[in-house]
Amino acid sequence: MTVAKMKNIVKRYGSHLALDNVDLEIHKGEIVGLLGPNGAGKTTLIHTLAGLIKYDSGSIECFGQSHKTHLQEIKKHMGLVTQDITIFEDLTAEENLAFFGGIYGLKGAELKQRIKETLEFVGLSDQAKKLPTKFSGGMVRRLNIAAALTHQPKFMIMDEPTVGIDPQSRNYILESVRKLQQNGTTVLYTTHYMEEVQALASRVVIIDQGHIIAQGTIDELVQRIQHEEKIKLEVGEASDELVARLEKLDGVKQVVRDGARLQIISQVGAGNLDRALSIAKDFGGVQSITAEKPTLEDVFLTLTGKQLRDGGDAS
Ligand SMILES: Nc1ncnc2c1ncn2[C@@H]1O[C@H](COP(=O)(O)OP(=O)(O)OP(=O)(O)O)[C@@H](O)[C@H]1O
Repeated sequence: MTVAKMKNIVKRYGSHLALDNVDLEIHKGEIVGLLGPNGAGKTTLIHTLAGLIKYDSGSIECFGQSHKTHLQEIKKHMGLVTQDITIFEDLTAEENLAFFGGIYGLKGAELKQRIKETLEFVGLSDQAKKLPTKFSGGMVRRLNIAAALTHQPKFMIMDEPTVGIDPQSRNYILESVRKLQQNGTTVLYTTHYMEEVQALASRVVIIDQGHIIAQGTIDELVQRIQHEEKIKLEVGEASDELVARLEKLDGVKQVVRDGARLQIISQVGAGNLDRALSIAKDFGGVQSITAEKPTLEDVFLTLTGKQLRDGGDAS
């Protein structure tokens, strides 16, 4: 069953084309990982789907109903966890959830019960009466998620819910997302952390410059580049000239520099390991060289030409 369907969605900010004919279908029970470099259009896509911003053309259906005619009804069954924290600092954890539950028409005993269950779900039951100003960053993030969950949405949209938090809270959130899926909730999840996608996603969608450039299971995406290998090279001096010479080798698709480390995506069997080694010897020597099978990170790199996070630490 289709939970959400975007067809030929175009969204412009002035003259900037942020979504360029996006087609996306999300099925019941999936966790879809939405990946893209900075500025690719992830937040725009999510906010469009959640009905927060208007699109210029195309159509969106959620739960079989059109955004154009049934947006208010659709919103009742959606939860949106935004990148920015939306909870109120001067309300306690349970007052925050009462506010957000109230927006969705919950009241009385039902609201109380939902608040209790939701705080339990995110592991904040013992913090119900406390103000978020007393919380750690991870606890604030968990309350931010709880605020989008109190009304038990069928479709949960999460925009980088683990940014800037400690590993323990992060694991807690990942575990909660898995539990949501087990309870039948469909999830669309954006992140810059490849390992989160690998741990959670049933399907991955890669977006770049407003286009969806690939989608499929992790295995399907890795299959697409199985004819490629990744050569990792550490050199004395990773100069522009060295990069240019490596880029000119037959079969080389990408050369990415991170300090003295270089990653070369090359066609398997092109013999570029030996060639790279001999070229690099002219540039201050080689500290190490290895060839590896590509990972999802490399799929991303090959398709977008960029690493998932700035600074090359995409572990
Ligand atoms: N309100 C706005 N007005 C003008 N341009 C915008 C606006 N919001 C986003 N953009 C531009 O649209 C493009 C897509 O932005 P968006 O925030 O959707 O990307 P993103 O993939 O979520 O990026 P990030 O990973 O950095 O959060 C970017 O070039 C951005 O600068």
